[in-house]
This record gives sequence, C-alpha cells and structure tokens, in this order.
Amino acid sequence: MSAAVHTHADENRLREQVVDFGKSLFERGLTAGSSGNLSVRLEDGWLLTPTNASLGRLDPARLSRLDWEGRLQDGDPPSKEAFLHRAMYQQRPGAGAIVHLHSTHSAAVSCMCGLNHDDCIPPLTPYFVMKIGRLPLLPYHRPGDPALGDAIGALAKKHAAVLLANHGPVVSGSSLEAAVYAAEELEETAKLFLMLRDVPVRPLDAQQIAELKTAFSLDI
Ligand SMILES: O=C(CO)COP(=O)(O)O
Ligand SMILES: [Zn+2]
Repeated sequence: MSAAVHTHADENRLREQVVDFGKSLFERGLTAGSSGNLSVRLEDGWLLTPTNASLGRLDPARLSRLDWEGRLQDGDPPSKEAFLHRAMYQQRPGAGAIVHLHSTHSAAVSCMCGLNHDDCIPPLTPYFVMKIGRLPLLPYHRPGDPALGDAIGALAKKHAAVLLANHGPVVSGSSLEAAVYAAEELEETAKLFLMLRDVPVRPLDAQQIAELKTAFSLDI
C-alpha cells in the first residue's frame, strides 16, 4: 500500500480530524443516527469509525485501528462496512480517506428508477465534475454484505466515488478534508438534480468537461 509516512503525532492529528469532521457532518444533517462511517489511511494500516457509533459523538481514542488484512489492532469493533473501505483503498493507492454517508439527497437519487448505472448524476456544475467526476451506481447489497467489497473494488479502480443503490454515497479523497468536501459537493448536486427533474437542463458539454480536465489536471 502506498501512503504518506505517519508518525504518532500525525496519527493523533488524524484521529482528531475524524472526530471533528464527523461532528460537523452530523450536525449539518449529512448523516443521521448511527449511520455513515469515516476512515483514514495510516502508514501501516488505517483508522475507521466503530460500528453503531454516531458520527456526532466519536471518541478519538476508541476509533478502530485495522491492518491491511482487515484485522482489528485496537479500539472498538469496526464499522460493518470495513471491507468496503478496504477494497477502495486497495484499488486507489492515492486515497488518503473515505467517507460513507446516508446524506438525504444522494440517498434519494440512489432509490430512483431509470438511472444511468455508469453515470447516475449528470455533469450539472463544474464543481461536481471536479470533485466527483462520473458517478457509477452499485446495485443493491445489504449493509455489511461482504460481496460489496468485490463489487466496489471493480468500480473504484476508475472512480473516486460510488453511489450504493437504495443506500448512499462512498467517496474517497487524497485527505479526509478532500473526501468530505467531495461528499458535500455530491450531496449538493444530488439536490440540484432532484430540484431540476421536471425542468429542461443543459449539463456541461464534452468540451466544457475537457477544459476542466486540462485546467485542473483531473483524472476522471
Ligand atoms: O452506514 C452504515 C452501514 O452502511 C453504518 O454502519 P456502521 O455503524 O457499522 O458503521
Ligand atoms: Zn450506510
């Protein structure tokens, strides 16, 4: 696994970041109850939020620390989506963090009929293109189904973010901040997509997307 080198101090800083971003996401209603999970890459493993924990009230000392085989090293029992996060890290060596939410508008889109499974939200805005790119839909699996690992692995090679059908988004980023910002952008674009359902829309065209790719060196 490629990764930036993390010292003990770095790990403590990352633990605090997970708690701070978790609280911020929860308080703004981007995931409710004990839904959602956050993870960050360490040099020799990764941190993940514990199962059944509210993102609004995480304890930095009790985050689950896992190795790359998925074995718990210390902390509380990990999220049931641990293998999903692990599969995404394995396919995306540049991913430093992963955010999974049940954010309302993204979850609403994930329940719609007639989505293009390769590209379920059109390129409505430049920030959606820049932060998410093309968003594939992963067919329904129950939360915690180990088959989700293989299924997401196949898509994560080419996509930084995936929408789980009838569930919610999984978004990776180079850092936790980047992954959270991308998940927020996805939620805002899902909201626009729903608002504009009965209105003729003009998404960005191929040339406008190509311009963004060049200007921002996007790998999408
Ligand atoms: O969002 C969730 C399942 O998809 C929450 O599960 P965990 O509480 O096990 O992290
Ligand atoms: Zn979930």
